[in-house]
Amino acid sequence: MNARDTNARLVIAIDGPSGSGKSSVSKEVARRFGLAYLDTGAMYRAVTWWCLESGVDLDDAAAVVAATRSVPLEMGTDPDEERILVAGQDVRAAIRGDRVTDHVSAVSTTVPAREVLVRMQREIIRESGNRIVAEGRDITTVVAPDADVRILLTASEAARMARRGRQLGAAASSNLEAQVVGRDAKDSTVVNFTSAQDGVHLLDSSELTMEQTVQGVIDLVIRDTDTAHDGAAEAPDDTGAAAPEEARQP
Ligand SMILES: Nc1ncnc2c1ncn2[C@@H]1O[C@H](COP(=O)(O)OP(=O)(O)OP(=O)(O)O)[C@@H](O)[C@H]1O
Ligand SMILES: Nc1ccn([C@H]2C[C@H](O)[C@@H](COP(=O)(O)O)O2)c(=O)n1
Repeated sequence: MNARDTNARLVIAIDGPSGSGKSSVSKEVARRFGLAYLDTGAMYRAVTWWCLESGVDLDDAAAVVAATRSVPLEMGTDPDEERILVAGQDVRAAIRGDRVTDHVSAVSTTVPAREVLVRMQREIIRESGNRIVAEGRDITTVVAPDADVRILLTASEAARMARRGRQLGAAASSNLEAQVVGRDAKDSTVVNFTSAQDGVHLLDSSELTMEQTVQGVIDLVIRDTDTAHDGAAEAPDDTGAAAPEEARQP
C-alpha cells in the first residue's frame, strides 16, 4: 500500500483528549492526502443538541438511546466544508456552545447510545470508500481498530487548556477547566483515550506547532503504509519537520 495512491484504501484513525488538536490536525491531514474527514465528537454533540431541543431527559438512558436511534442527522465529510444538519437545521454553531458542551458526556457515557453511533460511524467510513481520517476517542480501539494507521494524539493538560482558551478567546467559559479536564474524566469512564493500545502510535504535540504535528502524522502514515520501504519512514515532499518519536511521551 502507498499513501499517495489515490485509489487505495486509507483509513487513518486519530484519538485523543479534548484540545489535543485532533480536529484541526485531522482536517489538514485529510486535505493533504485527498481524504474525507469525520469528526465523531460532532456526532455526540449533535445527538446531545437533539435531546436538549426535543426535551429528552438526559438522565434517562433509555430515552437517550431512543433519541440516538432516531436522530435525523446528516454528517458531511468534506474537510473544507463542515456540514452538520439535524432535522435539516444547521447546528454547527449550536453544538459548540456551552449548553451542549456541558451536557454531552451524558450521551457519550450512555453505552448503548455509543453502540448506535459506532454503527453510524462505521457506515460513514465505508461510504467514503475507506478513504478517510476519522477522529474521536474510540476510533483506534472500537470504531476502526483495523484502520491502516492508528494514532493517539496527546498534549499536556496545560497545553490543552491554553489552546482551548486561545481558540475561544472572549467566548471562553469561566468553566473552561470543567469543559476540558472534567469532560475527559467523565468520558474516560467508558473509553480509553489516555494510553496507546498495541499498534497505536503515540504522538505528543505539547511542544509542537500545528505544522509539526500535521507533519508528524504524515510521517506516521507514510511509515505505516509504505510497503516498498520495509517500514522505514520516508521524508514527505512538502515540509522538513522532524519525524515524531514514540519517546516524546507526556
Ligand atoms: N500543535 C499545536 N500547537 C498549537 N496549537 C494547536 C496545536 N494543535 C492544535 N492547536 C490548536 O488548539 C485548538 C484546539 O484544537 P482542536 O479543536 O483541533 O482540538 P480537539 O482535540 O479536536 O478538541 P475537542 O476534542 O475538544 O474537539 C485549536 O485552536 C488548534 O488550532
Ligand atoms: N468517538 C468519540 C468522540 C467524542 N466523544 C465524546 C467526548 C466529548 O465529551 C464529546 C464531544 O467530543 P469533542 O467534540 O469534544 O471531540 O463526545 C466520545 O465519547 N467518543
